[in-house]
Amino acid sequence: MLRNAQIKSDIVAGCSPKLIRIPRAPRADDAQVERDEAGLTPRSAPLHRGSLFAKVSQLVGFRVGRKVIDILIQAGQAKCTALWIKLMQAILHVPYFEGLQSSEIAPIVPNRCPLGHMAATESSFRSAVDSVVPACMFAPDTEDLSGTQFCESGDNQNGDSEDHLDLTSKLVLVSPSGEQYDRLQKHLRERIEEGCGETIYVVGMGSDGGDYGLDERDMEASVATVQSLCEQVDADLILLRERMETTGHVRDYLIRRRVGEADFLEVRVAVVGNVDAGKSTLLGVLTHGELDNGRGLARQKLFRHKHEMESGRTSSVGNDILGFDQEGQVVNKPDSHGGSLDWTKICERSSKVITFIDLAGHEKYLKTTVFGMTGHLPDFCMLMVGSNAGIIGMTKEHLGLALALNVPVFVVVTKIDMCPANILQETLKLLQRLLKSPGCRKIPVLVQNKDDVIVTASNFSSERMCPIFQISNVTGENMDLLKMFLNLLSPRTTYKDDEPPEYQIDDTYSVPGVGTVVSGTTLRGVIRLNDTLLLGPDPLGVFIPITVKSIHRKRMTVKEVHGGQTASFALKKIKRSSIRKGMVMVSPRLNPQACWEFEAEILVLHHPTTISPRYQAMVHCGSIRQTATIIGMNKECLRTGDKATVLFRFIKTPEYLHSEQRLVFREGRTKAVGTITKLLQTKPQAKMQPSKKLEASSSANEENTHLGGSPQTGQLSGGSSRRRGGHRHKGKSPQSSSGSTSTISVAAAPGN
Ligand SMILES: Nc1nc2c(ncn2[C@@H]2O[C@H](COP(=O)(O)OP(=O)(O)OP(=O)(O)O)[C@@H](O)[C@H]2O)c(=O)[nH]1
Repeated sequence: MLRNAQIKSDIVAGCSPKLIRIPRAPRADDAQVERDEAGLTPRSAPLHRGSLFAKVSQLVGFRVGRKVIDILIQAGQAKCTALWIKLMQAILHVPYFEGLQSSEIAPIVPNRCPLGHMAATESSFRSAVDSVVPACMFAPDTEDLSGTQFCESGDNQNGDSEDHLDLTSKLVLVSPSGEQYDRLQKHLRERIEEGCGETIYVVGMGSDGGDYGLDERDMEASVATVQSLCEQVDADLILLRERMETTGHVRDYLIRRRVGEADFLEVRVAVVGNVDAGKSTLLGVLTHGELDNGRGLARQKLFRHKHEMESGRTSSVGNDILGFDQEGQVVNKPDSHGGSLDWTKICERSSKVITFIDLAGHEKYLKTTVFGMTGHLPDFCMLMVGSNAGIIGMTKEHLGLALALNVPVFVVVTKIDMCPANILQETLKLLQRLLKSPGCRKIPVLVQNKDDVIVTASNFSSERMCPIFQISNVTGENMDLLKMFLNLLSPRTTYKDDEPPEYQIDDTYSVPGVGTVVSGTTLRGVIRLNDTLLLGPDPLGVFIPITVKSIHRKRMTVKEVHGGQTASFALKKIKRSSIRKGMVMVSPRLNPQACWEFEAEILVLHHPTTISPRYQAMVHCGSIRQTATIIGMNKECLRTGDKATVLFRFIKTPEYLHSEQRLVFREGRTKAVGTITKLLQTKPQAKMQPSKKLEASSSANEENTHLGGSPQTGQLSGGSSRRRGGHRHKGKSPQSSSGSTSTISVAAAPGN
């Protein structure tokens, strides 16, 4: 029982399948299972459901449900590999199966059985293609989830000692032995750790698909055991749902670690979507607890600028918070007079706080929206679509951005109160098509009830699944499902406190009576009051020591902040004008270096013509937002869809970067995404000959024989020219005035 509970917990915690630790020894009746389903005696080594489940889940990257396995077995029984592949593509939308050889697929396709199943398979196939995949397809409820393929090798070494402790029975929680109890406690602690403070636990289910359901007495006893385990690990037990199966009760519990009054779990959700999709309205409704009137009432409380009030358009990056208490109830209670929220009170009462990063929908604010997505490090992205307007304007652009940054997306379709049923269906159909398209490779799942919420929240961090909610901000329809889903979201990253601290700045303020204040996100480590960190880099690449005078977390005074948490610091003896967004504050132990040039692997998502060396565009990387020039690449030129290794150089100031950081490179409709692979130059170069640059660039990448620009043009770097769609415009080089890289503009001259 623990095993299944644990596997479910894994799903919720967003653990990869290989993290599942308890191997189940193959049982004698495994072959029987296969024989029963097929109606035939297996000739070769049988492939049982658990094994198929394991292999399919491993291939698609998340845990599939019983119904998927049933359909696949039927297809396999029909000896039809082609159909089986089609099913994988249609139901699970796994385009990369196209690239697999049948020999690679063969081992996971059951290889025998009656053709009589074909009809059922085809009908299942057709229905799966035609509709949005229902959430129950992914419910691994009564499936035998055991698959030794998922076990880490290290854990197998411990397997022997654990094997004699049978934790797989649904009855293990009824009256565990002392040793079993200790092991259960250890596993629970691990699950909570992996889930960043919470996990979902299923009571009444063993690891065997047929072994589930408890009578009332056993359920009571099991819950008492879980309750006592929770006390040991200082966590609360919250009932999510109870199912009455023919064999008895099964319950899903949320186990959430208790936090101190000044502490809470923080999850950041970026809110994107086309203008008028209802983003600000939904946030107003969620955070202020009052429904909208359809004419912009709810959003009024969120606007930050006068022009936003007047135009009804969000233009800046806004932060709104929604607090959940230990039981999952919303704690936001707006002030009855001004309607404003007291963030300190919300945080004090909350065990989880969702920070919404409200982004602008209008195209003219796209730069700010991209900055919000990269600089505010969202855990998840909420894509809003107006049901009546459908997928228009910036919807695809925003979805593409989330995909490029690997942020899991869920969709909220709004305005269902005013949308005719046929238009709503049309919007859902198009949405489904978009999400399943090869560019997205998502699995759209309609969320219609609480069971769907639990299933989708449990599988959400796999990044493949995309839950779709349909709500009304005016009638409040389905708002409870969305709130429940938000309450079940856990941060995607775990942080270690013993790392040297790093903090990235995304905004600066001058507060009367306090002085200079910076806001941003702690990337790792712990930052404490009065700590001295290095702030930089300045335009010369220098970092200066700075002391943290006070710390605010969600407007609440705190003594320290940890990795993954956003915070504001008041800084001593520094002017606001000498700090810019994109700077960092890091531990002196890191000996930080500023970087002018870096190499990245990029993919061009869109460009109207060709990109060649000396092309300039805005690089977004974390909270860095600066124009960079392409000074070399391993191809002559780049077109839409091309991948390349590209050498970039910032045009204004050096930045603090890391290898493996994701970046977005864009200008107008041109868009490229990529990952930094190498930091090349830590100091500005005084004088640099073009030939030397070529050498430096070439040596930076062994595979890259052509880095540094095309020989025909002789262009090695460019600071003064700008190419848009193949046209070059002359402009003033910021570097030529600084003098530090004056040769760059000289180097560009031969091409003109
Ligand atoms: N009937 C109805 N109207 C809604 C609903 N949600 C939003 N609206 C209305 O739609 C209009 C636009 O909503 P906003 O919240 O400003 O849209 P937005 O996506 O934030 O727009 P930008 O901030 O410009 O990106 C407002 O007049 C809202 O009252 C809904 O569910 N039903």
